[in-house]
Amino acid sequence: MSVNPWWQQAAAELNDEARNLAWQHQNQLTKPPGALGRLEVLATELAAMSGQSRPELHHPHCIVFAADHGVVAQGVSAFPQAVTVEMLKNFVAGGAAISVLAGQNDFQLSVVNCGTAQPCDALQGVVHQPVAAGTADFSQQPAMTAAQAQAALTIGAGQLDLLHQAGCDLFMAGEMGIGNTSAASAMAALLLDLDVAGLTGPGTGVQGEALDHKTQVLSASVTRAQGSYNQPLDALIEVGGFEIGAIAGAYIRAAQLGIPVLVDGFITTSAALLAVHLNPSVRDWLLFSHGSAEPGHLLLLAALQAQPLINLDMRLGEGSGAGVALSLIRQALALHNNMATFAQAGVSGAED
Ligand SMILES: O=C(O)c1ccc[n+]([C@@H]2O[C@H](COP(=O)([O-])O)[C@@H](O)[C@H]2O)c1
Ligand SMILES: Cc1cc2nc[nH]c2cc1C
Repeated sequence: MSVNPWWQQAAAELNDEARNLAWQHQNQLTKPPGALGRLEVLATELAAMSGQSRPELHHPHCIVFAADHGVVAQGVSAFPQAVTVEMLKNFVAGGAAISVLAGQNDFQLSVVNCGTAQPCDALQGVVHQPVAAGTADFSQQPAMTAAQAQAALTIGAGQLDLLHQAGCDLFMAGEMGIGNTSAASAMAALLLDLDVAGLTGPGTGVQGEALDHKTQVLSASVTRAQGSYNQPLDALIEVGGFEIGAIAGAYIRAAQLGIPVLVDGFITTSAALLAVHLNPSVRDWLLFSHGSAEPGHLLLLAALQAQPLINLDMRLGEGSGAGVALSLIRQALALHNNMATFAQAGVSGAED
């Protein structure tokens, strides 16, 4: 008898009774029903996830997963690989966008190194769980072995087990990895059986001939990988990244533990796509924060039937779009929990 791997075990069930009670409550609040639009939907979705008709948010947490990518040897990024580790220092020093947002929007931030080319084990404040010193150049060979792919998924799941023990009630993943838009585009092309050209964009700022070159490298890489593609995990093995695998594992375990997930931008959505292809029940637990300026994001969101909360033309990563959108979730819950009902305020309801 074959036992399913942990990542295929079902996600927690949503609570329909809490969702129904939340809708009933919304319809008693002093506004025409539906007038708060998607803020109402958000509050009721969080009711279904938390099992509370009046959901509250106390411990949101963002983990930035970082790793390096061998495919940068092909000249597919506008920035040098050294930036990955340099930004790890910036995250813990407080100077990165996500560090500022964590302070401003009141969420916990931690940083996990899943494998960089330059060792940085001495860097305080970073959790070091390297799978290897970056992936192999996937234009030439698989990015990682099957064992490395499973290790990456397990790193993310292990982090979510820790967050669960600490009482986390909303999980956001961020990522940092020079070259990771290439991995995200190629993975999505394999998972969705789409032409990678339509999923390829500037990333950190690749333009003109350099963007044509990036597209050619990715087209050849996807063609190489298609020969070995049999199941979703092969997308991670063939053209993925360690941080992307860790994020997919984190999303899966969050769903299994019943922790709502707020997905960030292009790369994290490619991890969400992998997670949902590995385990479709994960989809129930995913909320989508923003539409990235990376053009392929639209296709990924469409494949996941996802409508992001905001569109600010951001394309930073790090979890920054989720960190900004978190304030909308807080406002949706504040309205849901604190508005007066028609009866309380003595306001007349709709005419029959
Ligand atoms: O999240 C996004 O939507 C996003 C879009 C474009 C770029 N990024 C960030 O930029 C880096 C990858 O870009 P690149 O050009 O090196 O592949 C990586 O560190 C990501 O966090 C992130
Ligand atoms: C400076 C810099 C910061 C980033 N944060 C996420 N990806 C990034 C890429 C660069 C280049």
